[in-house]
Amino acid sequence: MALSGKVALVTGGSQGLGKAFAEILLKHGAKVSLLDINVPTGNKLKAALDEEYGSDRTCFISCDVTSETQLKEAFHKTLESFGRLDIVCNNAGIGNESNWERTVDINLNGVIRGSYLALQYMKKQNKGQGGVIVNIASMAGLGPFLSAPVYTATKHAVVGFSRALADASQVSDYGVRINVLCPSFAKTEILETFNTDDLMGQFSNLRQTTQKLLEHMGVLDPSQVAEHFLQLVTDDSRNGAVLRVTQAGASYMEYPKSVM
Ligand SMILES: NC(=O)C1=CN([C@@H]2O[C@H](COP(=O)(O)OP(=O)(O)OC[C@H]3O[C@@H](n4cnc5c(N)ncnc54)[C@H](O)[C@@H]3O)[C@@H](O)[C@H]2O)C=CC1
Ligand SMILES: CCCCCC(=O)/C=C/C=C\C/C=C\C/C=C\CCCC(=O)O
Repeated sequence: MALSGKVALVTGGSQGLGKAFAEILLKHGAKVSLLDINVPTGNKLKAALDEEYGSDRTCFISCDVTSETQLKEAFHKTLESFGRLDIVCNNAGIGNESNWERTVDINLNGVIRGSYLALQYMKKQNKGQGGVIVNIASMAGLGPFLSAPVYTATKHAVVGFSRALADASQVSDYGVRINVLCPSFAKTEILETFNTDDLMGQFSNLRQTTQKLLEHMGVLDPSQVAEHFLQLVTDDSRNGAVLRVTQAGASYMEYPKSVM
């Protein structure tokens, strides 16, 4: 998929990986709708991006992915502002093992809400032009992250949900590809989770172990992660792909062939 003239929507787009995804899409000619609950940071980012790319290339929409109403409205506004929708990145996520119900509602339910709305707007059967969904999981979607069991569960679920949806989309001929990105640690605010007892909940005793894991695996720059995100967006041959990104490089996960 060539990105010039295409329109993307990124949840959790105010900062961190969402910001890096928006920037790489803009660099390649797309327009981007940024959705986030962090309004001051989102507005600041929009102002900075206006300087660099012009004010018609982005919009910022205050939106909580736990609200079906707000998310629907944000998709509607994106269509209204830019006239089309081609790329949806369900990226908003948190690490909170104390309020684990909220973690499930954002990391998993938010991805499901965003993916279903994306299909509704992009699938050919609804007069959409087709497109691509990239759901952001984590390496914790591929194996157990011991200090964050609920976070691990949500990210495994994002991988399973996205792979099943990709098969469903292909068999139903929606014209929409669905892929998953599984990064290792990246330098963003979510890493503060490990310094916050309230968020670690009953696993704050595992801080040292987590710190060792982090030192062992290293910390990626968001721009490195964004390069691999771009691959999932642009490579039309990829549907149901799960891309693992570490300091050592990126590799596609291999699974047994789907039984369908
Ligand atoms: N940074 C890392 O080490 C890794 C992060 N990830 C995933 O990447 C995604 C992005 O996280 P980061 O950029 O790292 O963290 P971050 O904390 O910098 O960014 C997360 C963004 O999501 C927004 N957000 C949180 N709850 C929201 C809600 N209910 N509705 C809308 N927006 C909401 C936040 O305001 C923030 O702007 C998450 O899904 C995270 O699980 C995956 C692997 C590694
Ligand atoms: C709770 C805050 C989350 C921090 C951001 C994040 O998702 C970071 C994840 C980094 C690594 C996950 C750690 C362990 C996963 C365990 C094994 C994966 C092995 C799978 C593989 O293919 O190697």
